[in-house]
Amino acid sequence: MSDLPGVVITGVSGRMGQMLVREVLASEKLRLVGAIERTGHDWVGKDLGAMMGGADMGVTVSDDAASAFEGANAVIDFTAPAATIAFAKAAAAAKAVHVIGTTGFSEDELAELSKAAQGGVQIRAGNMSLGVNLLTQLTKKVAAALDEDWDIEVIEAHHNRKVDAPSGTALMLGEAAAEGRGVKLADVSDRGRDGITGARKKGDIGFTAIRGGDIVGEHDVLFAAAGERIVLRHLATDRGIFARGALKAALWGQNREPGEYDMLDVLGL
Ligand SMILES: NC(=O)C1=CN([C@@H]2O[C@H](COP(=O)(O)OP(=O)(O)OC[C@H]3O[C@@H](n4cnc5c(N)ncnc54)[C@H](OP(=O)(O)O)[C@@H]3O)[C@@H](O)[C@H]2O)C=CC1
Ligand SMILES: O=C(O)C1=N[C@H](C(=O)O)C[C@H](O)C1
Repeated sequence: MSDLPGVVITGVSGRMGQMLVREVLASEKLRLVGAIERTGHDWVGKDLGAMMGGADMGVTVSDDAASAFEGANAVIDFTAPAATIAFAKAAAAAKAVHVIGTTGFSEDELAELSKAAQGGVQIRAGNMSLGVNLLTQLTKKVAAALDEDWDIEVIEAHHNRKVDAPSGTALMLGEAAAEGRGVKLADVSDRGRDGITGARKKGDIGFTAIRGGDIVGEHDVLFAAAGERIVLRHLATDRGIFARGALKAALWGQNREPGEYDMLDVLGL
């Protein structure tokens, strides 16, 4: 039996779930010890390899998170907010590092996650890629250098199956811009313009969400002033970048003190 840290993947049939399985199988530093889907899902009780269209893998898809997390070193979770809150409690109870890629949490749900993190290591980011996390730091710097004559807009585009808006990444970029400006995002955020909106309020940070086709994830931070514009852009073309970031986080989290961490901690940015 290998002594590599063992990983359980939740939402294993999903776009990210399947990408994570492939990355863990390709990894020399982690091994796959469990796979979770919701109760009633077609894949539950079946071999994961067969469900993914290949040979049997010897990992049976389960709907019993608490049992699957027992003895695991990490849980990698890209699912939905309500599911992630339940997984956070189970991961903390099992002392497994909980890597959270799920987006779309309400303020109350984030408070629930914080409570669970008192008992376990939790690493959460709306985007696990190196490129986007670096872009947050560039955004903060540019926002700090420019005054309110520069309007800030975050524009994001994703595939037509995405259920939350603005994206987790757009919110990270908005937070970074607000931090650079020395303001609270909640005080200046402008979302969902429609109809007679009135002129743009100076100092606001605006958000626009595009949904279409199979776009993996595209984000612009636009700084617009009279006579000139700056655009900071990240284009994701392969979900592998998010999965590899999550694996890095699962390893980084081993033997850390309980608490909430993000990808800036993991990447040392
Ligand atoms: N942080 C990052 O870097 C990234 C974050 N994301 C985020 O990850 C999440 C998932 O994205 P994506 O993979 O595209 O979505 P999918 O809809 O393809 O996958 C989500 C999976 O989670 C499953 N699920 C939902 N609820 C439960 C539950 N209670 N128990 C077990 N499984 C559950 C779904 O099952 P079912 O189909 O039955 O509902 C589905 O298999 C989203 O919030 C997305 O924004 C995505 C990419 C990168
Ligand atoms: O749902 C997605 O697909 C993605 N979600 C994350 C987000 O909300 O920002 C990350 C990435 O952009 C893909």
